[in-house]
Amino acid sequence: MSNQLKKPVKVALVQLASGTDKAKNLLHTRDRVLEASAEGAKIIVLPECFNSPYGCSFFPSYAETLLPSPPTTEQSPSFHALSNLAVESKAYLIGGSIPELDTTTNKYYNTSLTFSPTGELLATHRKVHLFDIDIPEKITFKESEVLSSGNKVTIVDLPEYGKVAIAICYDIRFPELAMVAARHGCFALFYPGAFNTVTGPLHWKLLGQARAVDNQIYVAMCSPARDMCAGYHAWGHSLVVDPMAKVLTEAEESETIVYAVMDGEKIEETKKGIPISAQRRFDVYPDVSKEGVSIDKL
Ligand SMILES: NC(=O)CCC(=O)C(=O)O
Repeated sequence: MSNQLKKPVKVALVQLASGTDKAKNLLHTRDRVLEASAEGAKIIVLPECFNSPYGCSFFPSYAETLLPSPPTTEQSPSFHALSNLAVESKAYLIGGSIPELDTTTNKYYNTSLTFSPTGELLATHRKVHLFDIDIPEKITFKESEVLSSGNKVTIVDLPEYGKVAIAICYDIRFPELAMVAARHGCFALFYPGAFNTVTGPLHWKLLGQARAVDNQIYVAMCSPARDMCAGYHAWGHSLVVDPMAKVLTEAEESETIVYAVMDGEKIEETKKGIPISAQRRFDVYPDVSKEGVSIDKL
């Protein structure tokens, strides 16, 4: 299946600085998204936990209820803010993520919502791989103490451009998920994320380039800005990588917006020059995109 991008598209990654006041964060998000839209961005991306601090102790108190959809404004102010902002900005808005409480099961999720320029909800991705790591004396984090995991690969069709996949942060460490999305025709993988200052320097860019070179498509990773007063120090460095694994743009750690143009010709040129799609040996190893894959594809 081809990874078709129908026409070039300008993408903006909004590396937001958010605080503890959700209402304030939502207003600030609006300013920055409208700024990206004024610069001509047609796909705008926000970071993981874009309107709250990131941390297990914060998930329950910031959680919103998304089901049944659409939720009321009381159940999910972020849903409505993002939907309205997609309309105002006339762009596809990949709304980072928010903590979600599913009241039917009483389970919490780390959930990303994507809206069309008409404000329609196109996709919901619940983080599939929870961030549970323990590097002694450096960082211990256990999302699974509070959160439950999602159970599908999320592929969204953006009618003017083509298909993209949405996943969240730690999901990028799992090449299978990216491979499944790429083999279902996505031209880009979008990861709202919040790496940290221990793993970020070694792995953030490397993983972005790895997923791009594995799949010969674009990868975009959008982080919160670093806040040294917060309990969790995000790595920042939001970036876009092209299908040859070249970093097209990369932020530092403070609040900013970075832009890149994704172009279908670059995907085709890369695939033509290094034709790995036609050289795979499914007689030697299995095609992970074929069997028992759980996909949400609109
Ligand atoms: N929020 C996350 O999933 C963080 C992932 C991370 O930092 C990593 O090293 O992986």
